[in-house]
Amino acid sequence: MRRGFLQSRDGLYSPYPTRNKKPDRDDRRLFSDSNAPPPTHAPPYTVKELRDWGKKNVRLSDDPVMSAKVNLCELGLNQRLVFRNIKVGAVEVSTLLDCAVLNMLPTRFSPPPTPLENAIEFRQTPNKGIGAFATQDIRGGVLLHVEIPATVMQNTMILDFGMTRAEVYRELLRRVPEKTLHALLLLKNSQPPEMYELEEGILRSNTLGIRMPAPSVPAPVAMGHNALFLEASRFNHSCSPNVVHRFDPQSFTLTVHAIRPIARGEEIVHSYIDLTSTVTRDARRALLPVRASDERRQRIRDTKREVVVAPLEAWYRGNGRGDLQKVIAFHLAAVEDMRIEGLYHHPYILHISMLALCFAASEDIRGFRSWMGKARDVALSSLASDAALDMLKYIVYPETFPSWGLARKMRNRPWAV
Ligand SMILES: C[S@@+](CC[C@H](N)C(=O)[O-])C[C@H]1O[C@@H](n2cnc3c(N)ncnc32)[C@H](O)[C@@H]1O
Repeated sequence: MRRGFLQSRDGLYSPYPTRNKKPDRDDRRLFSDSNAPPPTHAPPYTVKELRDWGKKNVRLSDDPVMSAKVNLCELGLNQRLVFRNIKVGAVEVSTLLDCAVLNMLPTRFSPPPTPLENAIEFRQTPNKGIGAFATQDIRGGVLLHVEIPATVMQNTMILDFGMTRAEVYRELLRRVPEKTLHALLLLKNSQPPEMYELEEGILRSNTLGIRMPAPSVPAPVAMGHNALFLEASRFNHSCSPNVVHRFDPQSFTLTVHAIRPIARGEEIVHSYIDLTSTVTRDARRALLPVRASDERRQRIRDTKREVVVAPLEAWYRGNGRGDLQKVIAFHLAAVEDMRIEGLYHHPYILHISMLALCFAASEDIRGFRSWMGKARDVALSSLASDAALDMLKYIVYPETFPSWGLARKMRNRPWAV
């Protein structure tokens, strides 16, 4: 006889062994261990076997390499998914999570951080549907959006517990509070209606991958999670994003930080893929003119400190006889590469410091203030507050900057030709 959800051989079975969390009365459990056909032989499975089995039972990544790594015995067959509404402050979040994951969530969520007030607005874009836009100039590093998800679900599930995938999605959304649900159903559905029902279409088009605490499994992708948001799901994608999002399980909120200064009116765009790990051509093929992008990235990768400082050093060694405009053009081109690719790591600050130096040397107040301002934004976002204070002093009193007027001074040296 098949055992019920809450019964084990020795009596009551609790899916919450480590804490005394009792399941809510309206929890619905999708335990797959009691009725899933066990694989006939031990893993590793061949890709084909996995695919065939997966077509019927599992929603795995379509990537065969990823799928091949999944050990279904450890993962899928022990899966204990529970529909459960979690209260985060006054907000109710509809979730479909594994019991083990539920156990790892804090019993009390910490208060979320406070974002910059009224930093973004949503409006129609010419070609991407609705998008988010900055309503004011935003400094790099600023927290501009905080949001509790409407739903969270594990993104791999075994579907042999008597519900179809469409029914699982429908159930997840049915559990969302009514007012939120109305708004969720207005989100963009980019999926072909003949393939997916509305709920699945909405979830597939709008969920963001988030990191939740999860037990270690052979293929972490199988313990990945997706979340649907009323607002953050309206952010459009760019491979050169100006914000990054991160999910904090302690407060159960998504936080969105600017990764560079954003001008008022600029669209807020994030990357649907993790650009730091997914820099392969394939991952970006559909999204960017790949060759130009590859070349830009190669140039950025090749940039060593010596390369960045070389043109200005050469100008200095040549007693200022070379063309400072060429040095400026070199740095502007590099900064433009980094802007397009959204890669603002180490050489970026070096380039903008060089630009500030060049403009100081040629006594160009506007250029100097603009680039010193950018350097200050970076210093502030990396909490280098002492450096930022000095920079502010130079922005206000440019002539106190050490290399101010260097070009003129070099020209006026008695040995200058
Ligand atoms: C998560 S939604 C983003 C919000 C959406 N624009 C809306 O109107 O609600 C994802 C959908 O937005 C559109 N989208 C997002 N980024 C895009 C981009 N860079 N270019 C074109 N369309 C984009 C696609 O239709 C995609 O399926």
